[in-house]
Amino acid sequence: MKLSVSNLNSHYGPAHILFDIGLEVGEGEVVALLGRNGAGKSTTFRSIVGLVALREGQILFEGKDISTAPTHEIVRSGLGYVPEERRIFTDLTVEENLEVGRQKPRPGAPQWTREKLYKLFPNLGEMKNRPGGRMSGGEQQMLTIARTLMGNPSLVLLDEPSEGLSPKIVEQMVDAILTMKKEGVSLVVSEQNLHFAKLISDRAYIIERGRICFAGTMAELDARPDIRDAHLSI
Ligand SMILES: Nc1ncnc2c1ncn2[C@@H]1O[C@H](COP(=O)(O)OP(=O)(O)OP(=O)(O)O)[C@@H](O)[C@H]1O
Repeated sequence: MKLSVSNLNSHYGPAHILFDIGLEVGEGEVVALLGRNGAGKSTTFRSIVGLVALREGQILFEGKDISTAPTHEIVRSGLGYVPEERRIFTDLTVEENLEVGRQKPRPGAPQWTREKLYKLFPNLGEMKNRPGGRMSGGEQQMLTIARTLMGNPSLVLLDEPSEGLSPKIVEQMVDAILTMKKEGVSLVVSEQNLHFAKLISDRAYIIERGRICFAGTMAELDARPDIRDAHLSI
């Protein structure tokens, strides 16, 4: 198992947000974490990478217990995280933003170069010298993902990659995610957009009010419109 989360409970101050979350990601799998606004998707990701101070439970990454490890150590061990808000450096160019993300090649994980990333995101290749602040939201989203890949992660947590993107950019995002998978990156993708999730994922979990209420293949989810209607806004 690439990533295995069990009995994860997280709190923001006095507020109990996540309840006994369990999820697993196999080698090379793309898993969707579906749920409405405020269901707990971002908090799950933030907990996995150690950004929520009050968390309990077990998180194994490549068999290693990272439940209490600090964020920088988790990221350096090959677990990439792309937050929902695009944190690019607006004064730095595309190329410079990518360099910021560079880490050493990692045995067992695909290795990325700028050239390879420009193939993955052709838009970025066409604006190598453009400052990040002068890019569209979709382009910034791609740059954030590309910068994370410069760290040669073996697994990436992608928080709502399709949010706010035009249909054309969404198509490119689907292609990019499928290419990442083909290269051997495992992914957990949080989404509210079921259509997008179906195009990229092998399996899905649905989270509602901090609890996992469905786990299964995309085909199993397709066969349960009642679950879809109860827990997702489509
Ligand atoms: N820093 C915080 N302090 C207190 N409560 C928070 C904080 N961040 C999120 N929450 C609460 O935790 C719950 C889960 O939020 P979370 O952001 O994980 O949901 P989400 O599924 O990612 O939704 P979204 O798509 O809106 O990000 C919500 O009720 C939210 O109000």
